[in-house]
Amino acid sequence: MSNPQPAVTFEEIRALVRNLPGPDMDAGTAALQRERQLTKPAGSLGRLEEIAQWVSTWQGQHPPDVRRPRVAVFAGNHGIAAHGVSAFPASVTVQMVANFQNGGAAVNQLCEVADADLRVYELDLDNPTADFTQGPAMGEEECCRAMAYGMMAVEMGVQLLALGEMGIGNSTAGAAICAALYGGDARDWVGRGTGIDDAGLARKVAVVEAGLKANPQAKDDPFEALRCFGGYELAAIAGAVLAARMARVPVLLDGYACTAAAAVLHKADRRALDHCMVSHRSVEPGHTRLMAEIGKEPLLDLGLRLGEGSGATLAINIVKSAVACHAGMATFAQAGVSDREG
Ligand SMILES: Cc1cc2ncn([C@H]3O[C@H](COP(=O)(O)O)[C@@H](O)[C@H]3O)c2cc1C
Ligand SMILES: O=C(O)c1cccnc1
Repeated sequence: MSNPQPAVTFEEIRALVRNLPGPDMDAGTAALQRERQLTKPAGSLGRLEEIAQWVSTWQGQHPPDVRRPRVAVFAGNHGIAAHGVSAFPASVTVQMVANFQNGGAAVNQLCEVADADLRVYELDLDNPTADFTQGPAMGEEECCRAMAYGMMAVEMGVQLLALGEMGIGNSTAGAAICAALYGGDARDWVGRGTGIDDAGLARKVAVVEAGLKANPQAKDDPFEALRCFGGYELAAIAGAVLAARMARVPVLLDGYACTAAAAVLHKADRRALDHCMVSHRSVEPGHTRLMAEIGKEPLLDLGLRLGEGSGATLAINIVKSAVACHAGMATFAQAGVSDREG
């Protein structure tokens, strides 16, 4: 029997990336014009003003509306976890999924505060990706399927999407993706993740170096980097970011692993993450390096190094606050407040 064609191929994903919708400049301009009339000195709400315009531009509507935010956490297991690259065993991935379902994780509490709808997506947790020190973590079809599964998080009615991941070993996978996309030493991209000791850190560096050696094609093509090093959950995140763009849903990226997954799209097309903000600066040193590569400044810098969508969920409160000021404030004319010219 001949080899069947994959159901979805990288060529099809590339075509989506080539045809991404651009910004809605009319909606963005309407937001800018309103912002100028609100009862405050111009620019005094700082990045909140930028956020309100960004939401309008990428939702393609004015006024912006973020009453229905979704938090999507994707969970997957990594073959490289067997090398002892995490301070925790791989069994924690499925245990934490149960914890999310029972409301016991940090992200559950943060979703309550942000009034966000939390969905947890499991990606074949019983079957980890292949060990990338021996060859690609995934086949093209597996990678595309995981991306397609991630796209399903963008259901009708979702107005803002916050992304997160759960997968023991994925600070190593994220580092390998970054090293493939941007070069540099493995050491530049590897951090302590869940809190690994010095010997563990050296193992992480060695695993990333071995991965780069075993997968030379990963440097030539961003989707190959995702396929060779990504976990299923990282491929799903890349798919969700793409689907959100097509559905006009602005996106909040979480920490290092999540941003690394999204960076695959940025490497494919520099405009591909214009509808995304990085919610916070992770303690992982590679995250700051990565944000410089994709040209983004984080919204928050709280010393978080958790993943699971915690930083992205926190940032929902900032986006809601920006939109509330933008939509609810009186104009100078309405309030009878004198503007600059008196
Ligand atoms: C209890 C627990 C809860 C978590 N929630 C997110 N992560 C985070 O830690 C993992 C990445 O770190 P590393 O690469 O060192 O394994 C990911 O699952 C990430 O989301 C957690 C990790 C643990 C242990
Ligand atoms: O920034 C992250 O994504 C991160 C950091 C530590 C552990 N897990 C995830």
